[in-house]
Amino acid sequence: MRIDIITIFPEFFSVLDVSLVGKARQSGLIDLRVHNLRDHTHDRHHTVDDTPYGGGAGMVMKPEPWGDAIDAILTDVHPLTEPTEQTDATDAAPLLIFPSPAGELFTQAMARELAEEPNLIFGCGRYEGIDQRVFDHYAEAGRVRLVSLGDYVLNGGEVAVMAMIEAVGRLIPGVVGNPESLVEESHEDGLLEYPSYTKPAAWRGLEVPPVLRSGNHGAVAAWRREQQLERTARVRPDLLPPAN
Ligand SMILES: Nc1cc(-c2ccc3ccn(Cc4ccccn4)c3c2)[nH]n1
Repeated sequence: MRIDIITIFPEFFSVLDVSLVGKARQSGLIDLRVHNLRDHTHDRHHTVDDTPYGGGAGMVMKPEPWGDAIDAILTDVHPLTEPTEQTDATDAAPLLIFPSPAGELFTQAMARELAEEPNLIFGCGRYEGIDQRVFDHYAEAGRVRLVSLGDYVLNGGEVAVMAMIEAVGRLIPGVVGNPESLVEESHEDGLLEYPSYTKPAAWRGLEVPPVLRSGNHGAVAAWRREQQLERTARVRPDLLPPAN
């Protein structure tokens, strides 16, 4: 998978040189490139923002630098073409993803969808956001998704993109050493994960649930499922499957 990130803070993503994503980059599983939006400005001050039409507080990111930056990546990856019935995922237009408070909620299901894409382009907005015409222009020719991490407001898209790259990257085959560990975790089966324990058997007067030390795999599986359902009902009832 190739991942391109456009940001005015490229140094923000230097942390992606380490940990799992860093190893995946070194092994070639992920080809990650970070682009400085200011490299696509043409004035002395490398201006990327201006005052909002219609008034209001704050500044809006100008469309021209975004257009130049995205076009440069698309030309490098491949031109935006409307995927036709002849093309498959390998030929589909790169997916453009913009974090936004007004976006669709990012979920594990979306992470799984994105992990199937050959090319992802993440656009990190700042200020009060990006001129709407950037989204409209590329939505005409290709695929654009505005994505929110949750119902709270960040100062820009970088933290959201970091989270999405981690959530997507770990689903790419070969990135996580033991793919088994991806199966039984929160949200993978739609429920929150069960509580985990390791040695010692007793710690500060707290015992590991005896069933987990019983060696009875059926009883352990049943206990874990019950814990998932109880924890989900208590903490995230919205995730419970509808009662049939
Ligand atoms: N789940 C999310 C996503 C964001 C997000 C994503 C991108 C940008 C670019 C700028 N801002 C600041 C800002 C503040 C106020 C209204 C609009 N935007 C962003 C915030 N916040 N929360």
